Amino acid sequence: MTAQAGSTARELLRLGGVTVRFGAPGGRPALDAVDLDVAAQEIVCVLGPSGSGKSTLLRVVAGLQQADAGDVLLEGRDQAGVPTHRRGVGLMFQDHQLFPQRDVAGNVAFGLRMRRSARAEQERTVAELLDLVGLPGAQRRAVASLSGGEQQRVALARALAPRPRLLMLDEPLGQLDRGLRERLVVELRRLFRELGTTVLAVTHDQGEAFALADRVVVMQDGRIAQSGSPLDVWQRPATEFVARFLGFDNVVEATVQGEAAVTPWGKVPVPEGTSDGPCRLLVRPAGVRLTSAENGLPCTVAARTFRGTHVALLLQPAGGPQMEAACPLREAPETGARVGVSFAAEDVVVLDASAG
Ligand SMILES: Nc1ncnc2c1ncn2[C@@H]1O[C@H](COP(=O)(O)OP(=O)(O)OP(=O)(O)O)[C@@H](O)[C@H]1O
Repeated sequence: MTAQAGSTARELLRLGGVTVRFGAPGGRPALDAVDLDVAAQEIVCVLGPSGSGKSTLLRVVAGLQQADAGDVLLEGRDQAGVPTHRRGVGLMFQDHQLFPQRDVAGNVAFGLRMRRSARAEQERTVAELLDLVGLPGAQRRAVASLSGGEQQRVALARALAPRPRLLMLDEPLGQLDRGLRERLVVELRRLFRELGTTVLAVTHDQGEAFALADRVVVMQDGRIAQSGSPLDVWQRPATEFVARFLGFDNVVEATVQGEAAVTPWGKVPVPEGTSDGPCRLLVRPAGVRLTSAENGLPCTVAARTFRGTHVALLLQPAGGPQMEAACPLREAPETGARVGVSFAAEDVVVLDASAG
């Protein structure tokens, strides 16, 4: 299928079979036949470990990296040979590289000056954007006098100023402390909604991706391992790789027989409609339920970690690997306690054995 086939007007960006190789032709490509559509006004966050190809993906879309194969289409038009400054995309990288010798207005107006917009229009746009990013009246401030979070907002206003049809963010909040990141991510989502901006962002921080995105794309070794709504991906990781990347480690060999699977932890109920046969099974920590020591699978509490909203328990059964349980604060047993465990089918996920 060619990249153009089946394209609809709502699609702003379409990647079809995009491959990028660095180094020897036989080696593993940095991007391996990637297909990805982004709809107009959609916020897509690409998530993945270091080296999985996230930045390369952005660079290809921006025209900063040539693809060895495949197509990049923006609003249905093939971008082969179109230079970065003619693609109508905005870029904001982690080291936001503001111009230190220019004040805030000089930075935000950069793209508008390049376009030779009239001075009055530049001033109006700069004022509007500074309001939007929560820095009203900051035009004449020196960049060096701003905090990290304020500089990030200026960088964002600068990227938005030329009204790009697609805004691309590379680890947009990477260097900020957690509290500020959590606040900014909420503001960013509201801002993008208000402006109707289409966003393709990459991050290795899952919290950031899940809070910002309409759709999360998880990358593994230059390929897309899973794409779906944050809730979807969180509740139903498709492969063992995605499950472990999201921090779910309760994964075991299993053989499904009807309504349950035989596992090293004994019988575990599986969701309705699961096919019989061998598979890898994930039990999300919320689905590991504590019962009295006499009932269920006997386990010893090997460790407990306070997580703010719950306690994460590491449980050691008599046989089989350790497993994690999420337990309400008040009910969490002490380390060394003997407990029983049962499993809730709604938190059991059969993983795709063909990948990851
Ligand atoms: N210019 C380059 N020359 C050679 N190899 C490169 C180049 N850029 C990227 N790579 C390789 O391509 C692969 C993908 O890199 P990329 O930077 O896209 O990953 P990433 O997911 O963005 O990683 P990170 O989270 O660390 O930024 C890596 O193996 C990397 O070493």
